[in-house]
Amino acid sequence: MTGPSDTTEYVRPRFDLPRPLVLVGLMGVGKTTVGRRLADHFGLPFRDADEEIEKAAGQSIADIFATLGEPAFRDGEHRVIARLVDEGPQVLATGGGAFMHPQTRDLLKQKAIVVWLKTDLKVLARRVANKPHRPLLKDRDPMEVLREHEKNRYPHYAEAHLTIDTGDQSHARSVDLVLEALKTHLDI
Ligand SMILES: Nc1ncnc2c1ncn2[C@@H]1O[C@H](COP(=O)(O)OP(=O)(O)O)[C@@H](O)[C@H]1O
Ligand SMILES: O=C(O)C1=C[C@@H](OP(=O)(O)O)[C@@H](O)[C@H](O)C1
Ligand SMILES: [Mg+2]
Repeated sequence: MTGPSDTTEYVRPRFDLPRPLVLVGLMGVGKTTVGRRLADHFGLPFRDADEEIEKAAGQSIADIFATLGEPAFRDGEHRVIARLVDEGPQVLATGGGAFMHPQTRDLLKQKAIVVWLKTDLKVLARRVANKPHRPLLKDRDPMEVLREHEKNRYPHYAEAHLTIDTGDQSHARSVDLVLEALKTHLDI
């Protein structure tokens, strides 16, 4: 078997997750799209915290920010994540700010395997450009916001159990990198 850095004949390892797998990291890094693929790999439910908040609130994230404000969103985000993480093995994609909430952070570190996906800010800026659904980017230069988030959030993301630099590669390659890191972490 070859490793995930090779392009040929890589066979994904098969193992079960003992705890929910939770993805954290900046907007655009792939928490939602890579998370869905990881859930498919494990045959586990995929949950996206943003989607669950929208379901619970009956409105979009952008509308929640606009009508109730960010503090109300963060409050709902904490409650939704606290509920989800108790719902058994799953892959959970958080929103980029969720892990800044001290209780959410403690809860996830205790009950889940937390993976920080990271990559170059330039890659992120390109991915989030012209996507209107992220209220924190409304009327702002994405690179400027991402730089602020790098400064404020990276020290907290660093508390994740695993950190994976996904570069600017495919979703599939990101999945492979997460699986290999998990194998080592779980000593499989
Ligand atoms: N290798 C990759 N990993 C993650 N996302 C990628 C990748 N390549 C392209 N993208 C794109 O970047 C965008 C942001 O991904 P998304 O999963 O929504 O990020 P997040 O949930 O972390 O904000 C999507 O359009 C996604 O398809
Ligand atoms: O970084 C953030 O604070 C946010 C990230 C978004 O999720 P993604 O990271 O999935 O884009 C969403 O939760 C909301 O717009 C706020
Ligand atoms: Mg997302």
